[in-house]
Amino acid sequence: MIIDRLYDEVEKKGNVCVGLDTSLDYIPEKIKKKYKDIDEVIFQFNKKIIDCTEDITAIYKLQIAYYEAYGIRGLFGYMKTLEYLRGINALSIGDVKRGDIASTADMYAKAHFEGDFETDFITLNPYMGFDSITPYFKYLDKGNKGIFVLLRTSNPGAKDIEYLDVGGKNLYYHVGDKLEEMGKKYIGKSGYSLIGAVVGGTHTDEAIEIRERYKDMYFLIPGYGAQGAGGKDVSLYLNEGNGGVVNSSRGIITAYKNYEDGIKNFEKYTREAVLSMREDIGYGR
Ligand SMILES: O=C(O)c1cc(=O)[nH]c(=O)n1[C@@H]1O[C@H](COP(=O)(O)O)[C@@H](O)[C@H]1O
Repeated sequence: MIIDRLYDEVEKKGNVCVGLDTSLDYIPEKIKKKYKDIDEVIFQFNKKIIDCTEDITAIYKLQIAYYEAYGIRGLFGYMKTLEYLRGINALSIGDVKRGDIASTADMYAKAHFEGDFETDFITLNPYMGFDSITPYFKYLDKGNKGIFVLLRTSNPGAKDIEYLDVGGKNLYYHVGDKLEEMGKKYIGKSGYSLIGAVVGGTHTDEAIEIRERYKDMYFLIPGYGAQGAGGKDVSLYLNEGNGGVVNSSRGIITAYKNYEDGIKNFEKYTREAVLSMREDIGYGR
């Protein structure tokens, strides 16, 4: 099962999920001048990051908005990056955060689990109801695709709705309890389910309870670095060093900008950002 592959990647390489949130503003002029089309500019930048981090990165996450923002060419860049990751046998998350009525969800599932935008995992938004999630299950049945469903997000606005007290428990617990129950059908040899959850590393209240309550769920943990979460915060959501991947996007792909010789030594500084994050989370301790 794909979740077991992710589990093994984390054992071998650590918990870092590199976020390829590739804004053109992050790309050195040199690359922009060298390639004529935007898709190639985006792809070549991503390829540079992937090539210098692949042996220390568990999985790559592409936030699709950064590609959609550049229209068709941007989406070609998205497609090429996913193709490249597949070609080197690296895992990917399409961060698409979909949520819609079942018939539309069927088409979203086809769009992101097959064809040009095929990826190993996608992110979903469950707050429209569980009939917006179940249409993806026919892909989970085959074992080679997985989902990360928003549970308690990293943004300050998580408190507006997700934390609401509903019948004596926070809304996100209602979501999590149902996901854990639905996920029982999809548990791999690692002990984790193909139905995982997104938990923001920026909120640490009840992190230990969330980790203990959802034993089967693998976590995608964003919020590290640019949003303020540190290694100690995010590791509360891990289970003996596994059970979750921690995403950092800006913190890694713009790391080179912090140095005067950053463009010249792009690979070195990008790699260092992943290595220091991995250590901060506790890998190897
Ligand atoms: O689903 C996500 O990945 C996600 C959920 C969440 O609660 N918070 C969150 O920041 N994300 C994504 O994680 C990434 C965070 O980017 P950085 O703040 O630059 O590391 C972005 O792609 C966000 O869209």
